[in-house]
Amino acid sequence: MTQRRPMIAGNWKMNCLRADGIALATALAAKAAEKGALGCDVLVCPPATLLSDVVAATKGSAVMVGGQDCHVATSGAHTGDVAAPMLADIGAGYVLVGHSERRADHDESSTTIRLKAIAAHDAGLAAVVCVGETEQERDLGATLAVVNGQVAVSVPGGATAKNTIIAYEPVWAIGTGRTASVAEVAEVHAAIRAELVERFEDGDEFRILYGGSVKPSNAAELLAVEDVDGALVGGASLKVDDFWKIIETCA
Ligand SMILES: O=C[C@H](O)COP(=O)(O)O
Repeated sequence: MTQRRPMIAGNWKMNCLRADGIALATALAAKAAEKGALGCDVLVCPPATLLSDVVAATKGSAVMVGGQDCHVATSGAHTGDVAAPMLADIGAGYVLVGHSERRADHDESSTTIRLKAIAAHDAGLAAVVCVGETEQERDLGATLAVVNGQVAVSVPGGATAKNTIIAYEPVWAIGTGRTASVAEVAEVHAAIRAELVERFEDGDEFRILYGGSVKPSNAAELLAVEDVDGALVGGASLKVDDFWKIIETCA
């Protein structure tokens, strides 16, 4: 069986003013230094305003930094957007693309997300491609069709296990306190794995993260599911102790 190093990623979303963000990043870097070797990769994705500060605060530590989105273009007249080379330029190594909040708030299609992932790869970043069904889609029994459709279109042909991570986040489990059951998570992750294996030579090596109300109390159970290679954590990533407990689940 392929051994995949787990990743615990924190998506800070539109949270944290400067002092709070620096304090959070500094505390995580200190914990990482104190613990030595970790059982997983640790990534934090702060808002764009904090990226430079967080890169500085985590420099030399095991905590890696990513953006929450990038534009499909490398530069140009796109007010308010951030280009992938800009993220790479300030020291980020990753970028989330296709988070359901961006799909909903900014009407992003899977085609756009594929272009963003390509822009990320071209800039030397790894893309964390997010997919997930709405509650209505689940109720209609369309979960696997929706998720596999998103993976098929959003993940570019040039993806590899090194430059791409998949994050499965059922929309109805995000920020709601409702977590998908182990059986639900297992079913979707297995379906994503099958699609990756069919499409990519190294499909078995891609990491597939679960996201949606992950917290210290449910992390162990979720991370033990086959083909769950880590977590994309929202709310609990804003609290050092909670986020760290989730990281320690991988020890
Ligand atoms: O990107 C993270 C997810 O949207 C999960 O957020 P949550 O842990 O607050 O449910």
